[in-house]
Amino acid sequence: MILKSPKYILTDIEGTTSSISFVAEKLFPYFRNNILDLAEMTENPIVKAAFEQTIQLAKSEDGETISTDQEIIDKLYEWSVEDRKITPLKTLQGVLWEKGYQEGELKGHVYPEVAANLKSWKEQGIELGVFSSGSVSAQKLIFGYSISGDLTPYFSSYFDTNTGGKRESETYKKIAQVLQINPSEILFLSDIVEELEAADSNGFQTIQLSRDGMTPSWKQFVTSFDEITFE
Ligand SMILES: CSCCC(=O)C(=O)COP(=O)(O)O
Ligand SMILES: [Mg+2]
Repeated sequence: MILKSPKYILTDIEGTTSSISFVAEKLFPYFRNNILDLAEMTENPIVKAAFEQTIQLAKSEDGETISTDQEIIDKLYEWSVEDRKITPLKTLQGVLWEKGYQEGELKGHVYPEVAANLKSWKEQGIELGVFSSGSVSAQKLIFGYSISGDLTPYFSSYFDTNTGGKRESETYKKIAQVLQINPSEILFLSDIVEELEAADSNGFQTIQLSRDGMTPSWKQFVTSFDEITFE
């Protein structure tokens, strides 16, 4: 697929740069297996704030009143099993994954052609950024400790659910405003059609990644970054 060169490429992670199975079978179980460590980390301001947010969101999202550390941890565990894209869960996943990456138990999966294309796009003068439901810290970890080496130098900005939901149109408007780039000059890459629709409705260019035999469901799709080339 040959496109007019964008000024900026914004990429999703799970299902786009990295496999869904790595997230589902390695990252999420690592979080659940180590979740009790959070009970020893409640003095950490990031953990403390996320616990408070969990109490509030348990009420507003699930109509449940929780207060003890154990109840909070149980709620986070439940949300993790359900793969809920809830900000305090995503923050705390990043907190626990850090140890896993540092100790070598986790190594960030990226598809084999990803690093070379990030490098090539950057060399063509295109700025690169990430938008994932995973927290910004978690994004920096998966790319910083990736099987293709440290890929963080390729990215100049990172966005997570603190900016907004990935399926909400308003989020992409905010991202373009933060970047101060006309939406038509931003190319968004994702596997999820609802995310592509939300970006498209704001005038972003969009391409769906159809990885690992996934049936494409968007007007423009590729199976690998190698298929994306610019004029
Ligand atoms: C930052 S790696 C972990 C990804 C993650 O936690 C997740 O929920 C995947 O969301 P994405 O928006 O990258 O599809
Ligand atoms: Mg995805």
